[in-house]
Amino acid sequence: MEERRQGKSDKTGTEKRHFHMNEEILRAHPEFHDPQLPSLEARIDMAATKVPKLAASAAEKAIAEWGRPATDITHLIFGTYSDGRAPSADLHLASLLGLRPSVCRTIINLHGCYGGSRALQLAKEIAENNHGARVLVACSEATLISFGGPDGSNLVGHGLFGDGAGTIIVGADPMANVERPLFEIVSASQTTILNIEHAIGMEFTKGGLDFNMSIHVPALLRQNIERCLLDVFGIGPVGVHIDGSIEWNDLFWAVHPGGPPILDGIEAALKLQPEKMAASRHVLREYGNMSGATIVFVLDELRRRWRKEEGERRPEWGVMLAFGPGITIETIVLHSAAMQFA
Ligand SMILES: CC(C)(COP(=O)(O)OP(=O)(O)OC[C@H]1O[C@@H](n2cnc3c(N)ncnc32)[C@H](O)[C@@H]1OP(=O)(O)O)[C@@H](O)C(=O)NCCC(=O)NCCSC(=O)CC(=O)O
Repeated sequence: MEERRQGKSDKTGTEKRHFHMNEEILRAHPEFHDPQLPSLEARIDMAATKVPKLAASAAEKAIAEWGRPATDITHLIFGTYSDGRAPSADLHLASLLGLRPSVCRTIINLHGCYGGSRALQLAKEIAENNHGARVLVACSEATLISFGGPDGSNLVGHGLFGDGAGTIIVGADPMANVERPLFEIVSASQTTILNIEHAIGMEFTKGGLDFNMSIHVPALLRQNIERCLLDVFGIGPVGVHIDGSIEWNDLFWAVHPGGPPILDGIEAALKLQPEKMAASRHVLREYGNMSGATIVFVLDELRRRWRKEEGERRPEWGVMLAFGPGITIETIVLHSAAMQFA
Protein backbone atom coordinates (compact mmCIF):
# COMPACT_ATOMS: atom_id res chain seq x y z
CA MET A 1 0.00 0.00 0.00
CA GLU A 2 1.25 3.49 -0.66
CA GLU A 3 -0.26 5.30 2.27
CA ARG A 4 -0.75 3.72 5.64
CA ARG A 5 -2.28 4.79 8.88
CA GLN A 6 -2.28 2.63 11.94
CA GLY A 7 -4.89 2.70 14.65
CA LYS A 8 -5.20 0.97 18.00
CA SER A 9 -8.32 -0.01 19.88
CA ASP A 10 -8.42 -2.30 22.92
CA LYS A 11 -12.11 -3.22 22.76
CA THR A 12 -12.04 -4.26 19.12
CA GLY A 13 -9.11 -6.63 19.63
CA THR A 14 -7.02 -4.68 17.11
CA GLU A 15 -3.64 -3.10 17.70
CA LYS A 16 -2.77 -2.31 14.12
CA ARG A 17 -4.68 -1.82 10.89
CA HIS A 18 -3.72 -0.48 7.48
CA PHE A 19 -5.67 2.05 5.44
CA HIS A 20 -5.24 3.73 2.12
CA MET A 21 -6.07 7.08 3.66
CA ASN A 22 -4.07 10.09 4.81
CA GLU A 23 -4.52 13.77 5.58
CA GLU A 24 -3.75 14.76 2.01
CA ILE A 25 -6.59 12.58 0.70
CA LEU A 26 -8.94 13.93 3.35
CA ARG A 27 -8.02 17.53 2.50
CA ALA A 28 -8.68 16.80 -1.17
CA HIS A 29 -11.99 15.09 -0.33
CA PRO A 30 -13.75 16.91 2.52
CA GLU A 31 -16.93 15.11 1.40
CA PHE A 32 -15.50 11.85 2.86
CA HIS A 33 -16.18 13.29 6.34
CA ASP A 34 -19.76 14.25 5.72
CA PRO A 35 -22.34 11.54 4.96
CA GLN A 36 -24.73 14.22 3.66
CA LEU A 37 -22.37 15.12 0.79
CA PRO A 38 -22.09 12.94 -2.32
CA SER A 39 -18.77 11.07 -2.31
CA LEU A 40 -19.47 7.69 -3.88
CA GLU A 41 -18.05 8.54 -7.29
CA ALA A 42 -14.77 9.84 -5.86
CA ARG A 43 -14.43 6.77 -3.66
CA ILE A 44 -15.09 4.39 -6.56
CA ASP A 45 -12.53 6.28 -8.65
CA MET A 46 -9.86 5.77 -6.01
CA ALA A 47 -10.80 2.15 -5.34
CA ALA A 48 -10.64 1.33 -9.06
CA THR A 49 -6.86 1.59 -9.01
CA LYS A 50 -6.04 0.86 -5.36
CA VAL A 51 -8.02 -2.38 -4.96
CA PRO A 52 -6.44 -4.29 -7.89
CA LYS A 53 -3.01 -2.89 -7.03
CA LEU A 54 -3.27 -4.20 -3.49
CA ALA A 55 -4.43 -7.56 -4.84
CA ALA A 56 -1.51 -7.64 -7.27
CA SER A 57 1.06 -7.20 -4.50
CA ALA A 58 -0.43 -10.21 -2.66
CA ALA A 59 -0.80 -12.29 -5.84
CA GLU A 60 2.80 -11.72 -6.92
CA LYS A 61 3.98 -13.26 -3.65
CA ALA A 62 1.57 -16.21 -3.96
CA ILE A 63 2.59 -16.89 -7.57
CA ALA A 64 6.29 -16.74 -6.69
CA GLU A 65 5.76 -19.27 -3.90
CA TRP A 66 3.62 -21.47 -6.16
CA GLY A 67 6.56 -21.76 -8.56
CA ARG A 68 4.78 -21.68 -11.92
CA PRO A 69 4.42 -18.73 -14.32
CA ALA A 70 1.45 -16.38 -13.98
CA THR A 71 0.38 -17.39 -17.49
CA ASP A 72 -0.44 -20.88 -16.13
CA ILE A 73 -3.38 -19.35 -14.20
CA THR A 74 -6.52 -20.38 -16.09
CA HIS A 75 -9.22 -18.78 -13.90
CA LEU A 76 -9.44 -15.75 -11.66
CA ILE A 77 -12.03 -15.21 -8.94
CA PHE A 78 -11.92 -11.74 -7.42
CA GLY A 79 -13.84 -10.97 -4.23
CA THR A 80 -14.37 -7.43 -3.00
CA TYR A 81 -16.91 -5.04 -1.52
CA SER A 82 -14.82 -2.07 -2.59
CA ASP A 83 -15.50 -1.96 -6.31
CA GLY A 84 -18.35 -0.27 -8.13
CA ARG A 85 -17.91 -0.42 -11.88
CA ALA A 86 -17.13 -2.61 -14.88
CA PRO A 87 -14.67 -3.46 -16.34
CA SER A 88 -13.70 -4.19 -12.84
CA ALA A 89 -10.82 -4.96 -10.49
CA ASP A 90 -10.58 -8.51 -11.85
CA LEU A 91 -9.61 -7.27 -15.32
CA HIS A 92 -7.13 -4.78 -13.89
CA LEU A 93 -5.55 -7.44 -11.72
CA ALA A 94 -5.24 -9.79 -14.72
CA SER A 95 -3.45 -7.07 -16.62
CA LEU A 96 -1.15 -6.11 -13.71
CA LEU A 97 -0.11 -9.76 -13.33
CA GLY A 98 0.21 -10.44 -17.06
CA LEU A 99 -2.34 -13.26 -17.00
CA ARG A 100 -3.25 -14.76 -20.36
CA PRO A 101 -6.12 -12.99 -22.22
CA SER A 102 -8.13 -16.22 -22.12
CA VAL A 103 -8.13 -16.34 -18.31
CA CYS A 104 -11.76 -16.85 -17.17
CA ARG A 105 -12.63 -14.08 -14.75
CA THR A 106 -15.39 -13.98 -12.14
CA ILE A 107 -15.99 -11.15 -9.72
CA ILE A 108 -17.92 -11.68 -6.53
CA ASN A 109 -19.09 -8.48 -5.00
CA LEU A 110 -20.68 -7.50 -1.69
CA HIS A 111 -20.45 -10.95 -0.10
CA GLY A 112 -18.74 -9.17 2.77
CA CYS A 113 -16.76 -11.31 5.12
CA TYR A 114 -17.70 -14.63 3.55
CA GLY A 115 -16.40 -13.52 0.12
CA GLY A 116 -13.11 -15.36 0.63
CA SER A 117 -14.66 -18.69 1.48
CA ARG A 118 -17.28 -18.35 -1.31
CA ALA A 119 -14.45 -17.73 -3.77
CA LEU A 120 -12.59 -20.79 -2.49
CA GLN A 121 -15.64 -23.00 -2.90
CA LEU A 122 -16.13 -21.80 -6.50
CA ALA A 123 -12.43 -22.34 -7.16
CA LYS A 124 -12.71 -25.92 -5.91
CA GLU A 125 -15.64 -26.59 -8.27
CA ILE A 126 -13.74 -25.12 -11.22
CA ALA A 127 -10.52 -26.96 -10.42
CA GLU A 128 -12.24 -30.32 -10.08
CA ASN A 129 -14.25 -29.94 -13.28
CA ASN A 130 -11.66 -28.51 -15.66
CA HIS A 131 -8.58 -30.64 -16.19
CA GLY A 132 -5.40 -28.71 -15.42
CA ALA A 133 -7.23 -25.59 -14.19
CA ARG A 134 -5.38 -23.33 -11.78
CA VAL A 135 -7.61 -20.76 -10.14
CA LEU A 136 -6.26 -17.59 -8.61
CA VAL A 137 -8.54 -16.51 -5.75
CA ALA A 138 -7.95 -12.86 -4.90
CA CYS A 139 -9.76 -10.88 -2.22
CA SER A 140 -8.92 -7.22 -1.85
CA GLU A 141 -10.63 -4.63 0.31
CA ALA A 142 -10.09 -0.90 0.77
CA THR A 143 -12.06 0.80 3.53
CA LEU A 144 -11.93 4.13 1.67
CA ILE A 145 -15.21 3.06 0.04
CA SER A 146 -16.93 3.39 3.44
CA PHE A 147 -14.59 5.55 5.54
CA GLY A 148 -16.43 8.30 7.40
CA GLY A 149 -16.16 10.75 10.25
CA PRO A 150 -17.42 10.22 13.80
CA ASP A 151 -20.89 11.48 12.82
CA GLY A 152 -21.41 8.58 10.42
CA SER A 153 -23.64 5.58 11.06
CA ASN A 154 -20.91 2.95 10.97
CA LEU A 155 -18.74 3.55 14.02
CA VAL A 156 -18.45 -0.14 14.87
CA GLY A 157 -17.25 -0.89 11.34
CA HIS A 158 -14.74 1.95 11.48
CA GLY A 159 -13.41 0.52 14.72
CA LEU A 160 -12.94 -2.97 13.32
CA PHE A 161 -12.22 -2.83 9.61
CA GLY A 162 -8.89 -2.46 7.80
CA ASP A 163 -7.54 -2.72 4.24
CA GLY A 164 -5.91 -5.88 2.99
CA ALA A 165 -5.60 -8.39 0.20
CA GLY A 166 -5.16 -12.16 0.29
CA THR A 167 -4.65 -14.57 -2.58
CA ILE A 168 -4.63 -18.36 -2.90
CA ILE A 169 -4.02 -20.59 -5.92
CA VAL A 170 -6.38 -23.56 -6.11
CA GLY A 171 -5.98 -26.61 -8.33
CA ALA A 172 -6.52 -30.36 -8.49
CA ASP A 173 -3.89 -33.04 -9.18
CA PRO A 174 -0.78 -31.11 -8.14
CA MET A 175 2.17 -31.25 -10.49
CA ALA A 176 4.82 -33.50 -8.95
CA ASN A 177 8.00 -31.80 -7.74
CA VAL A 178 6.63 -28.34 -8.60
CA GLU A 179 3.44 -27.68 -6.67
CA ARG A 180 3.36 -28.16 -2.91
CA PRO A 181 -0.24 -28.13 -1.63
CA LEU A 182 -0.82 -26.63 1.80
CA PHE A 183 -4.49 -27.40 2.39
CA GLU A 184 -6.98 -29.68 0.68
CA ILE A 185 -10.51 -28.27 0.42
CA VAL A 186 -12.47 -31.39 1.33
CA SER A 187 -16.01 -30.03 1.34
CA ALA A 188 -17.65 -26.64 1.39
CA SER A 189 -21.14 -25.57 2.32
CA GLN A 190 -23.29 -22.57 3.07
CA THR A 191 -26.10 -22.12 5.58
CA THR A 192 -28.31 -19.10 6.20
CA ILE A 193 -29.78 -18.15 9.55
CA LEU A 194 -33.22 -17.25 8.26
CA ASN A 195 -35.44 -14.22 8.94
CA ILE A 196 -32.67 -11.88 10.10
CA GLU A 197 -31.46 -10.59 6.77
CA HIS A 198 -30.97 -7.08 8.15
CA ALA A 199 -28.52 -8.17 10.85
CA ILE A 200 -25.49 -7.64 8.59
CA GLY A 201 -25.93 -5.48 5.52
CA MET A 202 -24.15 -3.26 3.01
CA GLU A 203 -25.64 -0.65 0.74
CA PHE A 204 -24.19 1.82 -1.73
CA THR A 205 -25.40 5.31 -0.85
CA LYS A 206 -24.39 8.69 -2.25
CA GLY A 207 -21.98 8.97 0.69
CA GLY A 208 -20.21 5.67 0.06
CA LEU A 209 -20.79 2.09 1.15
CA ASP A 210 -22.90 1.98 4.29
CA PHE A 211 -22.49 -1.01 6.63
CA ASN A 212 -25.08 -2.26 9.06
CA MET A 213 -24.08 -4.64 11.84
CA SER A 214 -26.68 -5.49 14.42
CA ILE A 215 -25.64 -5.71 18.03
CA HIS A 216 -27.16 -9.23 18.00
CA VAL A 217 -24.71 -10.70 15.46
CA PRO A 218 -22.31 -12.31 17.99
CA ALA A 219 -25.19 -13.95 19.92
CA LEU A 220 -26.88 -15.18 16.73
CA LEU A 221 -23.67 -16.84 15.59
CA ARG A 222 -23.03 -18.35 19.01
CA GLN A 223 -26.53 -19.83 19.12
CA ASN A 224 -26.40 -21.31 15.62
CA ILE A 225 -22.84 -22.38 15.05
CA GLU A 226 -22.83 -25.88 16.51
CA ARG A 227 -26.04 -26.93 14.74
CA CYS A 228 -24.62 -25.62 11.50
CA LEU A 229 -21.38 -27.55 11.97
CA LEU A 230 -23.19 -30.75 12.89
CA ASP A 231 -25.19 -30.46 9.66
CA VAL A 232 -21.97 -30.11 7.68
CA PHE A 233 -20.15 -32.96 9.38
CA GLY A 234 -23.25 -35.14 9.18
CA ILE A 235 -23.45 -34.94 5.39
CA GLY A 236 -19.89 -34.44 4.24
CA PRO A 237 -17.27 -37.05 3.28
CA VAL A 238 -14.90 -35.46 5.73
CA GLY A 239 -12.80 -38.43 6.71
CA VAL A 240 -12.99 -37.83 10.45
CA HIS A 241 -14.63 -40.12 12.93
CA ILE A 242 -18.30 -39.15 13.21
CA ASP A 243 -20.25 -40.83 15.99
CA GLY A 244 -22.58 -37.99 16.91
CA SER A 245 -20.23 -36.59 19.55
CA ILE A 246 -17.54 -34.68 17.76
CA GLU A 247 -14.64 -33.38 19.80
CA TRP A 248 -14.15 -30.01 18.17
CA ASN A 249 -10.77 -29.62 19.85
CA ASP A 250 -9.38 -32.43 17.67
CA LEU A 251 -9.61 -30.09 14.67
CA PHE A 252 -7.71 -26.96 13.68
CA TRP A 253 -9.78 -23.79 13.28
CA ALA A 254 -9.57 -20.92 10.82
CA VAL A 255 -12.41 -18.63 11.92
CA HIS A 256 -13.13 -15.24 10.39
CA PRO A 257 -12.40 -12.76 13.20
CA GLY A 258 -15.46 -10.54 12.79
CA GLY A 259 -14.82 -9.06 16.24
CA PRO A 260 -13.85 -10.26 19.74
CA PRO A 261 -17.39 -11.24 20.84
CA ILE A 262 -17.80 -13.37 17.72
CA LEU A 263 -14.63 -15.34 18.45
CA ASP A 264 -15.49 -15.54 22.16
CA GLY A 265 -18.99 -16.81 21.36
CA ILE A 266 -17.84 -19.54 18.97
CA GLU A 267 -15.10 -20.58 21.37
CA ALA A 268 -17.67 -20.88 24.18
CA ALA A 269 -20.33 -22.66 22.09
CA LEU A 270 -17.87 -25.32 20.89
CA LYS A 271 -15.87 -25.43 24.16
CA LEU A 272 -12.70 -24.79 22.21
CA GLN A 273 -9.34 -24.51 23.91
CA PRO A 274 -8.07 -20.90 23.67
CA GLU A 275 -5.19 -21.76 21.32
CA LYS A 276 -7.70 -22.90 18.67
CA MET A 277 -8.59 -19.26 18.02
CA ALA A 278 -5.03 -17.94 18.38
CA ALA A 279 -4.45 -17.48 14.63
CA SER A 280 -7.78 -15.64 14.21
CA ARG A 281 -7.13 -13.37 17.19
CA HIS A 282 -3.60 -12.67 15.93
CA VAL A 283 -4.91 -11.55 12.53
CA LEU A 284 -7.58 -9.34 14.14
CA ARG A 285 -4.93 -7.78 16.37
CA GLU A 286 -2.40 -7.16 13.58
CA TYR A 287 -4.67 -6.26 10.65
CA GLY A 288 -8.26 -5.77 11.84
CA ASN A 289 -11.25 -7.22 10.00
CA MET A 290 -10.37 -7.12 6.28
CA SER A 291 -13.69 -8.66 5.30
CA GLY A 292 -13.29 -11.41 2.66
CA ALA A 293 -9.48 -11.19 2.64
CA THR A 294 -9.19 -11.94 6.36
CA ILE A 295 -9.62 -15.70 6.13
CA VAL A 296 -6.60 -15.94 3.80
CA PHE A 297 -4.51 -14.21 6.47
CA VAL A 298 -5.80 -16.66 9.10
CA LEU A 299 -4.78 -19.68 6.98
CA ASP A 300 -1.39 -18.09 6.40
CA GLU A 301 -0.96 -17.48 10.12
CA LEU A 302 -1.86 -21.12 10.86
CA ARG A 303 0.82 -22.44 8.54
CA ARG A 304 3.33 -19.93 9.96
CA ARG A 305 2.61 -21.26 13.45
CA TRP A 306 2.80 -24.89 12.37
CA ARG A 307 6.18 -24.33 10.79
CA LYS A 308 7.46 -22.98 14.11
CA GLU A 309 5.96 -25.78 16.23
CA GLU A 310 8.60 -28.34 15.42
CA GLY A 311 7.70 -31.91 16.35
CA GLU A 312 4.35 -31.03 17.90
CA ARG A 313 1.22 -32.82 16.76
CA ARG A 314 -0.85 -30.76 14.35
CA PRO A 315 -4.47 -31.68 13.70
CA GLU A 316 -4.91 -33.29 10.32
CA TRP A 317 -8.45 -32.01 9.82
CA GLY A 318 -9.81 -28.53 10.30
CA VAL A 319 -12.65 -26.12 9.72
CA MET A 320 -12.74 -22.72 8.07
CA LEU A 321 -15.68 -20.54 9.13
CA ALA A 322 -16.77 -17.20 7.69
CA PHE A 323 -19.94 -15.13 8.02
CA GLY A 324 -21.59 -12.26 6.27
CA PRO A 325 -24.86 -10.73 5.08
CA GLY A 326 -27.80 -13.13 5.34
CA ILE A 327 -26.65 -14.03 8.01
CA THR A 328 -24.71 -16.47 5.89
CA ILE A 329 -22.38 -19.00 7.48
CA GLU A 330 -19.80 -20.59 5.20
CA THR A 331 -18.09 -23.77 6.34
CA ILE A 332 -15.16 -25.37 4.60
CA VAL A 333 -13.68 -28.64 5.84
CA LEU A 334 -9.92 -28.67 5.31
CA HIS A 335 -7.29 -31.37 5.36
CA SER A 336 -3.77 -30.19 6.07
CA ALA A 337 -1.05 -31.39 3.75
CA ALA A 338 0.98 -31.96 6.89
CA MET A 339 4.28 -32.76 5.21
CA GLN A 340 4.51 -29.14 4.05
CA PHE A 341 4.69 -27.93 7.64
CA ALA A 342 7.33 -30.34 8.84
C1 LIG B 1 -18.22 -3.21 18.90
C2 LIG B 1 -17.38 -4.00 19.91
C3 LIG B 1 -15.89 -3.84 19.53
C4 LIG B 1 -17.60 -3.39 21.30
O1 LIG B 1 -17.03 -4.23 22.25
P1 LIG B 1 -17.03 -3.88 23.85
O2 LIG B 1 -16.06 -4.81 24.48
O3 LIG B 1 -16.81 -2.42 24.00
O4 LIG B 1 -18.38 -4.22 24.54
P2 LIG B 1 -19.89 -4.41 24.11
O5 LIG B 1 -20.01 -5.46 23.09
O6 LIG B 1 -20.58 -4.61 25.41
O7 LIG B 1 -20.39 -3.01 23.52
C5 LIG B 1 -20.07 -1.71 24.05
C6 LIG B 1 -21.07 -0.71 23.52
O8 LIG B 1 -21.12 -0.80 22.09
C7 LIG B 1 -22.47 -1.08 21.68
N1 LIG B 1 -22.45 -1.99 20.52
C8 LIG B 1 -21.93 -3.22 20.46
N2 LIG B 1 -22.12 -3.75 19.23
C9 LIG B 1 -22.75 -2.81 18.51
C10 LIG B 1 -23.23 -2.75 17.18
N3 LIG B 1 -23.05 -3.77 16.31
N4 LIG B 1 -23.85 -1.63 16.76
C11 LIG B 1 -24.01 -0.58 17.60
N5 LIG B 1 -23.58 -0.59 18.88
C12 LIG B 1 -22.98 -1.68 19.33
C13 LIG B 1 -23.10 -1.74 22.90
O9 LIG B 1 -24.50 -1.59 22.89
C14 LIG B 1 -22.49 -0.98 24.03
O10 LIG B 1 -23.14 0.28 24.16
P3 LIG B 1 -23.40 0.98 25.58
O11 LIG B 1 -22.05 1.28 26.11
O12 LIG B 1 -24.20 2.20 25.20
O13 LIG B 1 -24.16 0.00 26.39
C15 LIG B 1 -17.75 -5.49 19.91
O14 LIG B 1 -19.06 -5.61 20.42
C16 LIG B 1 -17.69 -6.14 18.55
O15 LIG B 1 -16.61 -6.42 17.99
N6 LIG B 1 -18.85 -6.53 18.04
C17 LIG B 1 -18.89 -7.38 16.83
C18 LIG B 1 -19.16 -6.56 15.69
C19 LIG B 1 -19.67 -7.40 14.56
O16 LIG B 1 -20.86 -7.63 14.41
N7 LIG B 1 -18.78 -7.85 13.69
C20 LIG B 1 -19.12 -8.53 12.49
C21 LIG B 1 -18.57 -7.71 11.44
S1 LIG B 1 -19.35 -8.17 10.00
C22 LIG B 1 -18.34 -9.31 9.36
O17 LIG B 1 -17.32 -9.64 9.90
C23 LIG B 1 -18.86 -9.86 8.11
C24 LIG B 1 -19.23 -8.88 7.02
O18 LIG B 1 -18.91 -7.70 7.05
O19 LIG B 1 -19.82 -9.33 6.06
